[in-house]
Amino acid sequence: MARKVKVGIVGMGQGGASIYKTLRSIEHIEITAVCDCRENAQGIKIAQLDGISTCLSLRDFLKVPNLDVIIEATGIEDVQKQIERDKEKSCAVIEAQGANLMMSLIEEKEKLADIKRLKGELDAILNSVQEAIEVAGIDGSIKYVNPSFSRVTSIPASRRIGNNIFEVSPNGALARSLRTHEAVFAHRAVVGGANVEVVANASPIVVEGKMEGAVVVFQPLTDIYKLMEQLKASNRVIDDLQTRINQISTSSYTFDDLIGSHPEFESALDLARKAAKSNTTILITGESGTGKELFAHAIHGTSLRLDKPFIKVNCAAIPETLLESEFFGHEKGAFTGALKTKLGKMELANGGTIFLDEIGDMNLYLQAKLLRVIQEMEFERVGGSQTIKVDVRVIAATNRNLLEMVKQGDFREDLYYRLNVLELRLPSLRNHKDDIPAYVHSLIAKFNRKFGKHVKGLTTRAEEVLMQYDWPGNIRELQNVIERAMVTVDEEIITHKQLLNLVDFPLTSQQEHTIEGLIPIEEMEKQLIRMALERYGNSVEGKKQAAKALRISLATLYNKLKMMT
Ligand SMILES: Nc1ncnc2c1ncn2[C@@H]1O[C@H](COP(=O)(O)OP(=O)(O)OP(=O)(O)O)[C@@H](O)[C@H]1O
Repeated sequence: MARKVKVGIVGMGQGGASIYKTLRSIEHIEITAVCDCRENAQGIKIAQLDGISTCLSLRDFLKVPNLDVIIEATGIEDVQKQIERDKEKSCAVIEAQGANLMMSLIEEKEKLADIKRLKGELDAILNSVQEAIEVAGIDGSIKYVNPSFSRVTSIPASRRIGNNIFEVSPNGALARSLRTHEAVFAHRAVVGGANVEVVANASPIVVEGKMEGAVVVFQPLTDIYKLMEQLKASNRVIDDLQTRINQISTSSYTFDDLIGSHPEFESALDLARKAAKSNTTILITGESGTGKELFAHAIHGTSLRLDKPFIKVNCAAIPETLLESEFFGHEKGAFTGALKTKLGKMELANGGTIFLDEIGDMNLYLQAKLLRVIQEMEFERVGGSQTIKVDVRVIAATNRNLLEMVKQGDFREDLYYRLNVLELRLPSLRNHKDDIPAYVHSLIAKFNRKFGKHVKGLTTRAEEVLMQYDWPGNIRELQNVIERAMVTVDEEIITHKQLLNLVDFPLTSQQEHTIEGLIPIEEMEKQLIRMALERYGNSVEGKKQAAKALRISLATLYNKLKMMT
């Protein structure tokens, strides 16, 4: 590294201070010492803050060894003389005027360095942008084109720069901007030897309020079209994926979620477990609410298709006119309202399982189509001609008697046998009431979590009530009753009274007992009390009337009611 030039300054008033500030930032200059007889001179303070040695007497200053240059900024003749007399021989003296000239030269040099830096940055930007750029002076002389200009127009920079824009492109955006002194937007033109169609924007270049020239930026329309096409294609893919995501659900149930120990239930469970790993088509039958859908989920969730879609189609819920398109999808424009191509459930289920709920409600036309899909695993979208191949496992469910429907001609026999490769018959809850306590236990745990409650169980009487009921809505109905009881319960135990408010239990149990012909007297008494309260109401007045009708005192009625809870 070159040796630094050691400089000292005498006179640290305004002039000396400004020289000091300029010199201290120059790399190869070292300010060794400064001098002023006034301690509070502006420059002395600054130098002190910078840690530079400061002298209050000229004599001390002139003792500082090895100074290369002394800048004399006092302008006082005596001072100049003393410096000349006592300085080291090798040390040069520059007077304030000379120093100021030097300062302005240094400042200009720095500005030049800044401009060079800026130009370097600008060049890097202009060279890397994809858009073509051309600059012309106010007289039209072309001063600059970037590399993209030559790429787009096939005109090399050397053949363009120096020409006049008013001659080579008199009607272009750049010439127009120069003529009008205004910006030009979205100007379409054909440029260069390549005859490329471009879209251009041009603006005046204004320096300190004066127009010096103009710049045009353009890019080929093909690039824009290409980008638009790519955007459209990407949007189509996104739409398609969105539709799939909206329609696909995977299954997270397994057989562990199924409760029940009745032999009929267990044999259905056993069969389902065995069938899960194969691809066999399964027909699940049973009354509404017996768990057909839960079984289908568990079969899928235990099968090798576990990670693939589980698609449910409720054949009873879709209008007949839409069933075909729901199943097989449709091409854009296949019918009025078919604005986009839509994938059908069969295609969405590809690789996974389709669960055809309420299959007994499918019309005969669609039954024929479904048969073909199950047999050949291929179909066409509505309005389409391309054959689509899929690999889908079919699980169907119904609460109707399909065999009876076959006899009546309402269900295709061939489809029935095709679906009924394996039948899982789910028992009605009234036929496996022994499982009720287990269901209730699991439901209470589930709803405790859901409602943040701490219910521990049911009274024996409440459990009896549940066991006596017929459960036409099966497990779903039981679930609803327990949920509603849990919403209203304040205690830790659900009482039979709460349940009686939710379902018409007494009447049902009464019917059951009447059919059997026997009923304990105690039970009969309770039922009579309930009937009386139902008729007259639970208020004090109602109880008075009930007691009167039952020919017992109000106190006896209260006693009996206490025993009943
Ligand atoms: N074995 C079971 N163990 C635990 N919960 C069950 C069981 N079976 C059914 N459920 C619950 O009962 C409710 C009804 O079940 P699901 O919807 O599967 O019945 P479904 O037979 O398909 O009814 P539908 O014929 O009306 O469609 C569900 O909330 C389900 O979780």
